[in-house]
Amino acid sequence: MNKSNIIMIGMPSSGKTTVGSLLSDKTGKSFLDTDHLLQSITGLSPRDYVISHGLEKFLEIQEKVIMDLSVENSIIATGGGVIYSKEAMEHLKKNGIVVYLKTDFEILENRVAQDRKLARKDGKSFYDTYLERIPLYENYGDILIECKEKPSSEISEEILNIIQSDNIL
Ligand SMILES: Nc1ncnc2c1ncn2[C@@H]1O[C@H](COP(=O)(O)OP(=O)(O)OP(=O)(O)O)[C@@H](O)[C@H]1O
Ligand SMILES: O=C(O)C1=C[C@@H](O)[C@@H](O)[C@H](O)C1
Ligand SMILES: [Mg+2]
Repeated sequence: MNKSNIIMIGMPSSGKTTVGSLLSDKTGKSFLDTDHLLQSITGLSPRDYVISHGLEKFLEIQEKVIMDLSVENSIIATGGGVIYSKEAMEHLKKNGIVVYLKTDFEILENRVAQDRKLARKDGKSFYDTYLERIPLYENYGDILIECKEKPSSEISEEILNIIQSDNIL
């Protein structure tokens, strides 16, 4: 891989897949989603993988899927828990610009399904998970987008403007 990729990180339901796919349309770069990749490799959705094999194994296989990635000129939407792997994040950062979609908790809470299986330990609330992850997303993101209530098309334009005006890619 070289640094021609754009990588989307953020909380579940922050819009990584939606905005990433719009960015792919606008830039002509290919789109891939590590959740979809994991599903095509294991035959299980992330949710079903966590149910069948547990959280630890899910994080392990997710890390492997990312470490095996070797693409160029792509928009990569990641699974929300990718920030728990330092190795995977370092691999992604070496090969692209990492965009953190920062979304307010209240908005996420309204979007995310109540029965979601997140990469979180049993007993941890969605809010605990949010608080735990914010510093990790902020640390790994090269660009932070304040999503607020903006429509996904506006968010993708904002990312494009930053990347073009800063000559990042
Ligand atoms: N900016 C936005 N405004 C309104 N709704 C949005 C926005 N971005 C995403 N959504 C909606 O939120 C839901 C989750 O979006 P999406 O699947 O893109 O999130 P994600 O970050 O990829 O989540 P996951 O970590 O589960 O893969 C979808 O129904 C999508 O249409
Ligand atoms: O943020 C999370 O913990 C997750 C997000 C999804 O993208 C999936 O990777 C899975 O549902 C776990
Ligand atoms: Mg997604």
